[in-house]
Amino acid sequence: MSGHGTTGEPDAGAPGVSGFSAGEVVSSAGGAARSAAGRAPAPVSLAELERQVAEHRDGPAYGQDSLISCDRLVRIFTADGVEVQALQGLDLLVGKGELMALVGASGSGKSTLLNILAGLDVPTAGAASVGGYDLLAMDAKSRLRYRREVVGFIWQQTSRNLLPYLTSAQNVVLPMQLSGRGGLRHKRQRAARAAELLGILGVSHCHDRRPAQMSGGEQQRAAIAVALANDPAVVLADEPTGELDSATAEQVFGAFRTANEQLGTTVVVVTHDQSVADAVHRTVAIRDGRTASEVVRRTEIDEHGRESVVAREYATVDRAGRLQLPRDYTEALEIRRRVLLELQQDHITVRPDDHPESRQD
Ligand SMILES: Nc1ncnc2c1ncn2[C@@H]1O[C@H](COP(=O)(O)OP(=O)(O)OP(=O)(O)O)[C@@H](O)[C@H]1O
Repeated sequence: MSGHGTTGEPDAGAPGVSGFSAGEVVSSAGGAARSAAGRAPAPVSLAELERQVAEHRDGPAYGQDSLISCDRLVRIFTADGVEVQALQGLDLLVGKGELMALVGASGSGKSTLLNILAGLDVPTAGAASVGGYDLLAMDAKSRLRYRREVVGFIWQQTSRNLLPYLTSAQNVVLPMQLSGRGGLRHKRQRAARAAELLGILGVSHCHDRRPAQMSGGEQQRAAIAVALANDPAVVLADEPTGELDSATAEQVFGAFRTANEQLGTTVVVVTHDQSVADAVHRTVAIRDGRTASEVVRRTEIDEHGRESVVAREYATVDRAGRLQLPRDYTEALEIRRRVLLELQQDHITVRPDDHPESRQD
């Protein structure tokens, strides 16, 4: 398909695409062929084109204002001579103070992304930064510092988050000791911070208990306190409620919300739990190693002062202009290889290709 960028036609701006109910739309990187019925935009003067180019050149760099920025991230694993592309050019921006979830089918690349953000794995290509740290360029020393002070991580397996022979309070103090914050003379302050964090997360009663003396939910809440010990910019959690019943999961998720609201920590949670996904500000769906769609929730107040949460689903447009059409949409209209695009004043119409050859598979 020839693209808008290659036809010499001016960029018609960025008409909004909203209200998708899920899944995948596809317009190609170079854009799609304009349909005969599509309205070509009015010719633009050379001066206007030059202005647009200058505006683009002088604009802020991608992700400059974001805490987390992933730009065309690729991660290829090789196992037994077979290559698996776990991330296939994933773009993601997360702002400071966000509480967001990553969802997606098994094998879509969620854990791979989280491990990269945690500094546990390195991408094959692309760019990624968290809190100003370039995740592809860190040396061993800054990687260690990054993992101790910039990110906190919570695993699904409760047993993996806490050392079994230490109490909750000792588990929370440990990362502070390891990072050398304040040195030994601040031992009392570290103990006070551990107690404060356990209190904020509702597990003060577990202060002197070891993990074996705590429920799964209590262990996960103590694990969040451990992750928060060094006051990280972001807390990452991979299926943190996966081993818990729904009532306990609710309490654990409440602890993430508390960390976000009271401490201002940015929280990114990978989850299969729909109630968790429904409770965050933004849920990003990953499909085949790329971000595909996202749901944004806002609290709105009507004219009677009543509050309600309004959720809106969007298809994400990546840096190359690609978006994924929801699979149920493409199946419903038997869309296979290509679509007709029509540029309207404030939206783009996507129609099934009515040419007979497009119906052959
Ligand atoms: N270390 C590895 N070596 C080889 N392949 C891997 C490795 N880690 C992940 N993969 C592959 O990369 C793809 C993405 O895996 P990933 O664990 O990120 O998916 P996921 O979305 O987290 O899945 P789940 O929800 O089941 O945890 C899968 O095909 C997986 O088999």
